[in-house]
Amino acid sequence: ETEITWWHAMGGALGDTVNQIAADFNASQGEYKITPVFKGTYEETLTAGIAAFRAGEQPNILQVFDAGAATVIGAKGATIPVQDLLTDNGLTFDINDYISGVRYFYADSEDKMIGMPFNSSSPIMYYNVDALEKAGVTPPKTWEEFQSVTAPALKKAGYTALSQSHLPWIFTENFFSRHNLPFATNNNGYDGTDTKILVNSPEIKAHFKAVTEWQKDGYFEWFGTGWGDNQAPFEQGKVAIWLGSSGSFGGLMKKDLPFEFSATYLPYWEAVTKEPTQTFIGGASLFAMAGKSAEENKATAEFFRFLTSAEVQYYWHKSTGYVPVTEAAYELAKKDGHYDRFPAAEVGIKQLSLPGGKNTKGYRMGFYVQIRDVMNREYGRILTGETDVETAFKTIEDEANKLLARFGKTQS
Ligand SMILES: O=P(O)(O)OC[C@H](O)CO
Repeated sequence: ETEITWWHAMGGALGDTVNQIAADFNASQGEYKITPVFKGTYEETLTAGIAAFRAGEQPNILQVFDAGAATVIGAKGATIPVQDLLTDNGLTFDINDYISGVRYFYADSEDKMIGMPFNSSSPIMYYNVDALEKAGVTPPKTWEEFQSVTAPALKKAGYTALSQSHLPWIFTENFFSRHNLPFATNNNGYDGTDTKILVNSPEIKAHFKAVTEWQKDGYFEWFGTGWGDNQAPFEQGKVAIWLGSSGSFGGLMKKDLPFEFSATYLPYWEAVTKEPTQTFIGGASLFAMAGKSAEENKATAEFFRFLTSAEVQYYWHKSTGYVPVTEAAYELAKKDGHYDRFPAAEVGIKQLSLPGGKNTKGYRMGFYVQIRDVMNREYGRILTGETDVETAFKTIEDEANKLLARFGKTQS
């Protein structure tokens, strides 16, 4: 029996599902055994994986989130492209089996898939159905509608209208994709490493200025950088609309909330576009680490085959809310009536399948995890009144471009 390890960042109910999938793989055959190990947050898992690689103690599989993709893809010799791993081990691979929204996010500039899409998500708008009914409003399609109709009505009905769980992911990266705006030079970073971030744009600054107005008007509350800090007030029924991950759907269902909830697409600014586009995929993918024996690589390939089978993908999607990453799994979910039973479960994948544009394929920026840290710091300062939107975005632009230039040097 060949043993392999899988380091991941899936805590709580998500971790239980990961363990179940590993147990099912182990029970399905007698040649390979996989052991999943929870390593903490996405950031902690990536840091642990890089440190382990340097020490020659890397796991066979490392889960890396969207923000870390460029760093790990750019770390030469650290990973085996998943496409090579599968074909070298006699397994078929066709990039067109994957839904279009996930196809290229973890691919290199030649469209070769490097990371195996696993838990792909999208930020969506969850809402308290009872609260909206009480306020006499429907879920807002645009931010204009939110600020002029939805939020005042919800406030009058006794609610804080809005919270969200990840300012860099939801109000930054996906702000750019939802409005088809360029996020970085070099085709969002895919076509070169001398990339500059385009975050200091009038559209996003107008958005953050509006957010600070909503905060003043009591329409929006920011409970800190922590994911759960912003989700909890929604679960408690204090906040009526929460922007979070489609991957939180399964967890919310299991919580048996004291109100009915549903979900729909992220709003957009009509002043910016009349044709809103798809969002970027979020979540993470699995990288096969280099430096392992041929037997272990074979085991990793076999596990990837198992994991991306329509049945396992559907089980994962159904239990968690992460989107099915293959067309076959999506079809299976439809055929099984999953979306007739839970229409909100389809929002993530539908939003990823909306018409795309030149800027919606993804973004590729090295040291982006550190760039997010800069954003989180500056956004926190905006929302606590320590700085203003103009100054904060200039600072983010300057610091991000320094990080990008430093990463560029590691690539030449
Ligand atoms: O909460 P997740 O797993 O959907 O991930 C959200 C973001 O993409 C993380 O960078």
